[in-house]
Amino acid sequence: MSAPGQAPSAGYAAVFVHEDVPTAEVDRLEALHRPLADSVRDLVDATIRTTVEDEEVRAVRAEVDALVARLRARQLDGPAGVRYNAEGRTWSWGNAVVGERNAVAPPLEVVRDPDGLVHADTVLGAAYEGPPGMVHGGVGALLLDHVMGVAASAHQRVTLTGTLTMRYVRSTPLGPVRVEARIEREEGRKVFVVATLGDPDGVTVEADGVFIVPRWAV
Ligand SMILES: CCCCCCCCCCCC(=O)SCCNC(=O)CCNC(=O)[C@H](O)C(C)(C)COP(=O)(O)OP(=O)(O)OC[C@H]1O[C@@H](n2cnc3c(N)ncnc32)[C@H](O)[C@@H]1OP(=O)(O)O
Repeated sequence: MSAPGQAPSAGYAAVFVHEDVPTAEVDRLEALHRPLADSVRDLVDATIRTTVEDEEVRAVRAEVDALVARLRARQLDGPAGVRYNAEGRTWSWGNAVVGERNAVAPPLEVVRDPDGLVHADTVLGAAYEGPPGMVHGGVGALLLDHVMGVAASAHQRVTLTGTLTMRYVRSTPLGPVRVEARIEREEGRKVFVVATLGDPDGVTVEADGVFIVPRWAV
């Protein structure tokens, strides 16, 4: 059990890290690593869709293994975590949805409008397939959870997903998608958020969720 004002477990405490790195250096590193993640994302797509000969598959695997060994020559002991500096710049390079170094994350850029609407557009390819040609239901939930979390975290407060409810109205085809979320109301530490996922023809998933400002963050 953790004391009030503290993170609830070593797991949380370990990943919120203050780092004395100037914002300009964070930006420089981000600009250096983002293209690598883009290339690896491309590799994931090519790995799924390639039809080259068996020998070529084995040869590419050997080259990829060699590249992995080069990157592992120096690395963090655990996940990238969420880091922040004295200027208030935060960075979460491994985040499953927006991590700049995470090739598994769709390249999602979340925008907050002055009227409180939070939205993000992206294109989901072969790596996000569930039913044939369609977005995996869990991937839709992943994107919704994140964008709804950003909406709930208005004014820089910490919120965690408490309950998330999804209604899959129709299948979401792979391709361009848009997520929209906004706060519906608040009750104490509970923030009620409504959201949609959609394709160019309209809404495919409706969601509502309760996001909680955790006791330890008050
Ligand atoms: C900053 C830049 C942007 C940053 C933007 C970053 C966006 C990231 C988005 C990603 C979001 C995630 O994936 S978050 C990761 C997934 N979620 C989690 O891991 C959360 C795990 N659960 C927990 O840590 C905890 O159970 C909490 C924090 C949810 C609640 O704990 P607590 O703080 O002790 O809450 P507690 O006092 O018991 O309850 C407070 C009130 O909330 C209600 N409540 C409690 N739990 C729940 C629940 N699961 N669902 C509904 N309601 C609940 C209670 O009934 C009570 O209502 P009343 O009696 O007051 O009426």
